[in-house]
Amino acid sequence: MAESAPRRCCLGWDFSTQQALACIPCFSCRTRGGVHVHKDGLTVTSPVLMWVQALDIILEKMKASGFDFSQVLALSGAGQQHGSIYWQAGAQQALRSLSPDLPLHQQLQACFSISDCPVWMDSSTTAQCRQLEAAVGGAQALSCLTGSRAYERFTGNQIAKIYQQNPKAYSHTERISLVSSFAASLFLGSYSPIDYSDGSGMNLLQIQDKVWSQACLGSCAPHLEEKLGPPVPSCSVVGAISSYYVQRYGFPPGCKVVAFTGDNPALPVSFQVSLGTSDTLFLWLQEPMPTLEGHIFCNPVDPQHYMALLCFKNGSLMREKIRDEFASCSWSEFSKALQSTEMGNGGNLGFYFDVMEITPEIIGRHRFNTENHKVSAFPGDVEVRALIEGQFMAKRIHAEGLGYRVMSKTKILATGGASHNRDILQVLADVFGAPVYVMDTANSACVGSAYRAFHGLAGGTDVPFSEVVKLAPNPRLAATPSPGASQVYEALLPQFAKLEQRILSQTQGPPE
Ligand SMILES: O=C(CO)[C@@H](O)[C@H](O)CF
Repeated sequence: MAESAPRRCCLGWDFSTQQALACIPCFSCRTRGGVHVHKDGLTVTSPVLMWVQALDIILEKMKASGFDFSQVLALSGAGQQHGSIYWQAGAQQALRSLSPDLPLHQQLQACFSISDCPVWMDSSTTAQCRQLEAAVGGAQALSCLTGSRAYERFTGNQIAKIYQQNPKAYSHTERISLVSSFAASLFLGSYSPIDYSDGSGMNLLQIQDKVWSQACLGSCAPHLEEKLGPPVPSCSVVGAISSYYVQRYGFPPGCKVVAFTGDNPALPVSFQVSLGTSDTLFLWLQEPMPTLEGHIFCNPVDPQHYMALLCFKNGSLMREKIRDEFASCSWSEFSKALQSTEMGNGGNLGFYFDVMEITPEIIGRHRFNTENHKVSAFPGDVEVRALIEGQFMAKRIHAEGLGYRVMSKTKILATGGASHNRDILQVLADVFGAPVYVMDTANSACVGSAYRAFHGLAGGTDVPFSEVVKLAPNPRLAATPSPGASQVYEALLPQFAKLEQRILSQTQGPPE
């Protein structure tokens, strides 16, 4: 009988906050949700060795489970966007000479000039943002150049802060990686380049020409281009896996590493709502429309196209807080509250931002009754629905502000932890008036990265990504709009938008 052909596969990795914590609970006691929120309430960092140790643990668990690493043809991955890693002078030599007898974290401990690295939740670089915008001619000019106005979490501004406040560490840094290219470097055993798509989240890359902007680099820090290295297309094969993994785990020597990218671009579909620590809306665009809100990134699988992203910082952590305060710390009670309240919540609208929100820049909890009067509280079930309806109405209003329109063919792919909750997805379908699909894994960044590894292996830009994923399992329909939903929310959305503007004007002062 003919022997069956050996199984072959591609691996996808996700270096996000939540995933890393899942692997190394010991960091959950040393950090809060995988991050350190500093005393200023604005600076937020993560220990770089947390990610290194997480990789050690995952690989050891896979080895112990009997996973056959020899079947892996290629791998790629995703990292939380904007975070930055600072490799100490000489670190590349350590990467190139890893001993297969030891775990990574024991060999890389002295390789970082900054041990606690800035991550996407940081909002401490407002001064650096203003300096950068002034250097290139203003916020809109920066948005047209790099796809975004200056944002505190964007890497260029974080690098500028480190150069200004810790010049010694900056001068001892031979390479600066994003979380995505840092993760790829671990597999390569040398520095991996930054890809165009995740590089679009730095306020440093010209998204049309796909080269570093000299004006932006010069404004942030000296000798920055040599520390970043040249950016590459996101579907590039950046090299073969390091011999460390061949000898320690049995990966084949020819296993290819395809450039890692940001967690949001990792799964490039036409309309994705990621309900994670932060909530993000990710839209496929053929023409960039840089504005003062949201972000335009280079498309990770089609170099002619782009992706628009809206990030909402008060995501799952906010939902967990409301669950704890109004649903007895229970998701089933949370769901019952949604089931027991009507679409439109009787006209009660809420805005819930326990940390400074990105879209738009508001902080605090703001509630309004059906007469648009501020109230201090709602009944528990009404609070739950007000949170979820508010989060999704905000997403629709700001997506339409970027020019996106919900069409009859619109299909929403929901990913992230909260995509497991069917009642939350029902509200999403009702507010957008479109069907919501889910993938049978909440680890969409991993799945997307595995498909991107296939894409890179198959020839990258010469092969349409749609060709690579056409045999992929279709997402599963999870919710369709309730009868009458469009009438309810078409009436509520303008009111919600007006109230959001009212809060903004009260907190930011009247528009100039
Ligand atoms: O800041 C963000 C996008 O701009 C977040 O979605 C991070 O990528 C989450 F890790």
